Amino acid sequence: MNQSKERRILNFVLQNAVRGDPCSVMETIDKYCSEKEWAMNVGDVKGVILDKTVEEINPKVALELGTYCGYSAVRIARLLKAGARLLTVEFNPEFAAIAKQMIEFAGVQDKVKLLEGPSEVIIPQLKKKYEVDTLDFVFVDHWKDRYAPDTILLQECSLLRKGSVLLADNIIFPGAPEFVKYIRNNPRFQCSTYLSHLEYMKVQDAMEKAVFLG
Ligand SMILES: O=C(NCCCCc1cc2cnccc2s1)c1cc(-c2ccc(F)cc2)cc(O)c1O
Ligand SMILES: [Mg+2]
Repeated sequence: MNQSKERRILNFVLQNAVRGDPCSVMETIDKYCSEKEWAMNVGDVKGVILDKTVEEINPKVALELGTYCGYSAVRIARLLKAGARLLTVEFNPEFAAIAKQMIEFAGVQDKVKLLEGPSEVIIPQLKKKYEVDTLDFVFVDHWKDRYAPDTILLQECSLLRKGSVLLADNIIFPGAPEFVKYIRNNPRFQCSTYLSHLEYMKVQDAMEKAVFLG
């Protein structure tokens, strides 16, 4: 059975990156995906926007929706202070298996908990099953038509507090029009848009930052 693209990306990291070095893992994935096979990692350009947002918030508890190969989980986890943790949710078991190995190779496994399943099932479990009180930061990067319903679900589950920050990928391409309409017209969120480029391409994309006002 021929290998998946995600397996090829992982193998390239295992053979070329430095074990225990998150930056080396990120650079190696970016090199592979810009030179050999495009893949839907947030990438090095939008990754700087993600870095700056995480550094500004310095979250104790962060959630990622959409793990994929673990690129942004490694990117976020490398910036987390001692005792801080990232919960990352992946729906596809193949991707979850790849991401688990990627996270371990990067050496950030102690800061990251990978949860497998659909967001609408996992989000309502975060308080009781995963001992979350509220979320300081949420990176939204899963199915684009789930961005709005899951933002509503996070509120319904009382997982956001005054000052919680959402950062959503792909606001322009592939686009998340329902989410943009919902969040920008919602008085409970203070929004800002960061224009950028689609990972590894010249195509325009953007990230939306939304601060929950409580
Ligand atoms: O679809 C994208 N990401 C979502 C896939 C994750 C599916 C999940 C659903 C789910 C449900 N519950 C829990 C966890 C999860 S994970 C995506 C796609 C592109 C893209 C694709 C084609 C193209 F030509 C140009 C850009 C670029 C991106 O940056 C993306 O993020
Ligand atoms: Mg994305």
